[in-house]
Amino acid sequence: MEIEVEGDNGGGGGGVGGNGGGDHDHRRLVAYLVWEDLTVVVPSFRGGATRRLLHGVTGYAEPGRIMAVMGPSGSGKSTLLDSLAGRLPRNVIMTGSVRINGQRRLHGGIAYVTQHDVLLGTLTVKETLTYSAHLRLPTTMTKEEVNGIVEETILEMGLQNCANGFIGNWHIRGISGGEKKRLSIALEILTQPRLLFLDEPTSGLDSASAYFIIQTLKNTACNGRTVISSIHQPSSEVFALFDHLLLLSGGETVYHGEAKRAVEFFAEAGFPCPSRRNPSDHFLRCINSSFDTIRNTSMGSHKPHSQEIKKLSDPLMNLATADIKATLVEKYKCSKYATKARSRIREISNIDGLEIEKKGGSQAGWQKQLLILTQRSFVNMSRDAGYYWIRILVYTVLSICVGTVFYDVGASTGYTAIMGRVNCGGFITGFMTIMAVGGFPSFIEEIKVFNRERLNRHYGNAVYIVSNFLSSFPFLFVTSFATITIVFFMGKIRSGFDYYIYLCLVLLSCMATVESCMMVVASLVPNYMMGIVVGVGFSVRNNYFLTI
Ligand SMILES: Nc1ncnc2c1ncn2[C@@H]1O[C@H](COP(=O)(O)OP(=O)(O)OP(=O)(O)O)[C@@H](O)[C@H]1O
Repeated sequence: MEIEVEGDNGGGGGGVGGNGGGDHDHRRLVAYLVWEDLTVVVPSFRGGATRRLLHGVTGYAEPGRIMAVMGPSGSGKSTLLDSLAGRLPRNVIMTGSVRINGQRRLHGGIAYVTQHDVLLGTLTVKETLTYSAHLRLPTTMTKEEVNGIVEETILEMGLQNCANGFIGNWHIRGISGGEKKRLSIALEILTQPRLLFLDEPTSGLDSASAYFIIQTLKNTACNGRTVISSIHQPSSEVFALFDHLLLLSGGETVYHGEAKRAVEFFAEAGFPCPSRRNPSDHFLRCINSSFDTIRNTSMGSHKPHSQEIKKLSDPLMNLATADIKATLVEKYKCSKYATKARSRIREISNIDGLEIEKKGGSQAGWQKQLLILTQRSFVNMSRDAGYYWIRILVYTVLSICVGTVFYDVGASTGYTAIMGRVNCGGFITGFMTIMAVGGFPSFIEEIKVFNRERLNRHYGNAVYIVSNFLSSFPFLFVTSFATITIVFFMGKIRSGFDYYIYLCLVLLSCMATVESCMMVVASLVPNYMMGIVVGVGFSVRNNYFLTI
């Protein structure tokens, strides 16, 4: 049975889901996320101590609500989000359980916006969204329908003024940091995931942009989606937009519950928020070990007024922040807020009929994905000066230099002429392989995008590899062809046998260069399939050598 999402709960009550109005479908599956006793450990390495990043964190997130994960830098916010989204790096060990709608395995319908924007700088905002939409939306959707969704998302994220602007890279001046951040979010809300994770979406933004982004995310949540976002020191207006708050310090839960009741918890624990202070500032001051004592920071930054002096004279307020944190952690464990969280987790576990999407992230067929990825990669490479054009120039100049070394090697019958040809062939192959390095900086940028999209399950590895091969092949073929032609022309290598060597070299050079690219993929992406592809590349290359 599916849970139908009806009516707007506006992030208010604890009911099942939000609304489905105003969007592409009126029935939407919801996502209840529960995590219990979550512990993440970095095992000891070379005799070092084992390090705990999360200590038995328990909590929940529900549809129709936006949750803030707050805490000082290094408190484990990103680690928690990674654990919940199933994206932890391999060097850590996680124990405890994470369940979405009661199931342990996370399938589709999940999106993750990372802290750093990873985008192809050569594309415009609209192109980026359009390619991504075609890669993920169902193949049955018409071009007009896809474009409609793209336009709607552009408007939703306030990107209409820069829709046709380039994102920007080392040689293209692009859109601003805030616009990039909004584009990163737009890319993930494009397919309306039921569960959206965001790692510090407002970092580096001005307060108005931060407010706009969180407001948009709140609207997203109000449409029945579950939104969890880590955030650094939100303004009081931004903080007021959050429904739930999870406060972490040193990997431990300091508070988990309704955001507006956090002030009440701190007051009950003996650390009331001074009037006219931003509550989120107060929470972080209490638990951030960078501050020695609350007293030091209060006294250092401004002259305390009479009410604050009264509070600072409280013995608790003179504690070190580590002690304040420990007090808060203990008080939270036996507080009514923790009891309420546990009983809500039990309620969620008893909800019947919750389903999750069985499919992965993308609903497009692999043929369409291959076409779109090849097209996107081709556009990216042809617009990137470093990828195609500078390399073509360097290849041409170097071919002329190499041509002078093998200038007029003579007829193919003499020993010197044959040796000249062998040397020339070996030189060209090595030269082409090493020159593939020229495209690596751009290629690595593309790999970052690939990693982001791979982790968000936009498409599979095999589709990416083939598309990359197809998009780079015309360029490789043309450059190999041009390089070898120049060298052969200058060396006057033109007999019947030479033409055979000529063709073999062109193909071999293409293969060698593509293979170099594959090796970079294999070194960056731990994936057995990549290893197989590289292995095949090697064997093909060796076979060419044997043939020659
Ligand atoms: N894979 C890992 N291996 C070793 N240590 C790690 C790993 N991931 C995170 N850490 C450490 O765990 C701590 C918490 O990191 P995390 O990125 O979760 O903090 P954060 O609260 O998101 O910080 P910030 O707000 O600065 O982004 C940090 O000290 C970090 O160095």
